[in-house]
Amino acid sequence: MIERGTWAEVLLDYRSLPFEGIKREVEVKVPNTRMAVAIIGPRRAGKTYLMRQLMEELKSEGVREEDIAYVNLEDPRLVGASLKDLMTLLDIVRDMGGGKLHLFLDEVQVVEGWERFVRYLLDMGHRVFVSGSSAKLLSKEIATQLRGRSVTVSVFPFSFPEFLRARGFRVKRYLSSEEKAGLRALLDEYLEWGGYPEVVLNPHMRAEVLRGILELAIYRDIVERWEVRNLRALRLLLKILARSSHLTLNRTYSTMKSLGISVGKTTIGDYLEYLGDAFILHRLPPRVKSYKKAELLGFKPYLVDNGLLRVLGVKDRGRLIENLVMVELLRRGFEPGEDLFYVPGDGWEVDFLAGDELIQVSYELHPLNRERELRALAEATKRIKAKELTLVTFANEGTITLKGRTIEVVPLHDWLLR
Ligand SMILES: Nc1ncnc2c1ncn2[C@@H]1O[C@H](COP(=O)(O)OP(=O)(O)OP(=O)(O)O)[C@@H](O)[C@H]1O
Repeated sequence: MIERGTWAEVLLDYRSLPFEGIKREVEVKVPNTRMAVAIIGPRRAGKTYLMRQLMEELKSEGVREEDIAYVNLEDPRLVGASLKDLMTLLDIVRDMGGGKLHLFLDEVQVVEGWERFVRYLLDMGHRVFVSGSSAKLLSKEIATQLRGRSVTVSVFPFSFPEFLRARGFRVKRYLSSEEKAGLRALLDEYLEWGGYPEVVLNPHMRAEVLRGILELAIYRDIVERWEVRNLRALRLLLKILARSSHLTLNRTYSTMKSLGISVGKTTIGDYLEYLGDAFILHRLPPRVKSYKKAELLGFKPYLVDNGLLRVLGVKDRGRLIENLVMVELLRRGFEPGEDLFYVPGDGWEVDFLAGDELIQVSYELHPLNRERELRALAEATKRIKAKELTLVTFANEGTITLKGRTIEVVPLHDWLLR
């Protein structure tokens, strides 16, 4: 049993902890209906920090401090907390002057039966924010456990604007040549190392930090969680995913076999699911009518952060820029298979159909690939009613008119800052 005094101490300690992080640009719409907000995302992306930022924002909107409470249920002082203890927590928060509450429960999975407590709070008209992740309950499953009583907010590693903020770079409409060079160098860094907050904030040891994050996800979210024994196969699969532009189960199976790792197709399929559940892998399906054709064409694999690609040995800048665009589209709320696809054709392919925008990504536009990239966009418009056609490159800029359609050529930094 957790003593009342302990609860009070914990609550007060967190209350006096100032938020000193980089401001995130994650939109959190708190529903008016009795729904909790579940903050989900890959490990180390900043879920806890986002909770603290939200508390700060509530305070600045005039919500009384007494009406906001945060607890991290993994706090060593709260070891063994039960559902009953959570009811004591509620009592104490009220005792400390709380009325209509905004309760932030971090690492909520630690307490058996926590979802009943959350439902009770919602029924009483309080606002509830939950987050956490463990081998037992992945952050994604926290939302599932609330069965229709939650909306989810996804947290990804820093976006480019957030990364620039962390680096102290102020984006303005007009930049001097020195500022432009600075921005370009930062874009290079972001392209190669990605946006995990700890990586951005510790540039001198980013490779180690990234390896640590990858290992954490592999061990806690996959090996421990699913009792995966064939770690060699899992690691090889990750490498294959990092380096492949398209994959099918059959192709992955053959590649692994040719490299001397023999695992069944079902197992490979399972591993892909696990990597997806841990938010490490995002699979982009083709926009085709039949399921069979989609199977045949396969999916395009992307990882949640470019830094992960880097520690898995990927240096190809074409691959890096495409991965960056994919993650940004996910950040903007597009969902693979729902409103996000790639468009395959006969001898051409468009990288992304995001809503009604066709986006082609090419590291550099030059006489050798220009014709191919533009043709792909032109061919795709024959099949898809797209409102906008965009070509994202590292540095090219302008507009191109092709068969009466305007293609906007946008440099990566501009696109990321939109
Ligand atoms: N907005 C931010 N500003 C500054 N640093 C941040 C920010 N967000 C995250 N970090 C850094 O990244 C680390 C991980 O963040 P946080 O604990 O919020 O992630 P999490 O998604 O809750 O992780 P886990 O899945 O392991 O619980 C923090 O300890 C901090 O160093």
